[in-house]
Amino acid sequence: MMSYPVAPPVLLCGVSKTKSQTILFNLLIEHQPTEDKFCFFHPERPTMTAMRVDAKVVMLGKESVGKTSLVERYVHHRFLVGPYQNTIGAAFVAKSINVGNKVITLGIWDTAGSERYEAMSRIYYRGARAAIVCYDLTDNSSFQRARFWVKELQTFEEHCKIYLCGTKNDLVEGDRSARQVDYHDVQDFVEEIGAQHFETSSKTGNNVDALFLKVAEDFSNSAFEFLPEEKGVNLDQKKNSYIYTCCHH
Ligand SMILES: Nc1nc2c(ncn2[C@@H]2O[C@H](COP(=O)(O)OP(=O)(O)OP(=O)(O)O)[C@@H](O)[C@H]2O)c(=O)[nH]1
Repeated sequence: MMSYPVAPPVLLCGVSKTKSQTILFNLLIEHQPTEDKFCFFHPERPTMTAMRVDAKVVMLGKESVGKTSLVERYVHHRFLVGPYQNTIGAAFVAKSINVGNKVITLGIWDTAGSERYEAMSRIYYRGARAAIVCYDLTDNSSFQRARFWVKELQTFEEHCKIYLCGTKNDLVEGDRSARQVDYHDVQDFVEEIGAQHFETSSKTGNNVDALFLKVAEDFSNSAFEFLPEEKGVNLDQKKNSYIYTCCHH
């Protein structure tokens, strides 16, 4: 007998702002956001492929801090210019990464930062092994929002490892007065919550690979705490269920 902790099976479709890449996606709420071993379309393979995700990673942070740009830089090695388009709902992409002699596949959920989608973002961090909580180095209010997400995770997802990421590093490198979030305040916060801290630029690529590599390494080194079995969801009857995303090139 299946039981559903948040909602009965619902098929959602969303079009991300990076729709030219991966991300007209379909998802079954009763399965996908909580389960890290499912099958999906792999963006680096030419055809629909079933693969296993090793670690679910969720991107959180205020709107416009640069979450999608970070994923875009990491996965597709590029920085999209043009008018800003907010993410609607969430987008999923997978990326395999070599860690020593292992291959780790990260399943990355890029959530919408707008507060209007806050309830939905909560669905996406459920069962995540890692959360990359982003703030914009040039926007102090985004750091306050990052604190909000950290508190959420600490309260509701205690096994999720937190990586705090200060974005748009290129904007403060040439102009120190542009920095609105004090580095030392962040360090104090990071120590307090026991998180990792990175400053990145999706524009230049600075530190982006290092951030995701650290996530994969920590997972590979079993730095993540043992996750108890999901409560309330019996997926046994769904062993052969596939979740696909669709690619639009
Ligand atoms: N200079 C600079 N601009 C950036 C960087 N990252 C993102 N941006 C810009 O910031 C704006 C917002 O970036 P997004 O990646 O769409 O932000 P987001 O957090 O995904 O936004 P939501 O989907 O609303 O949650 C865009 O205009 C980007 O071009 C960066 O590293 N450097």
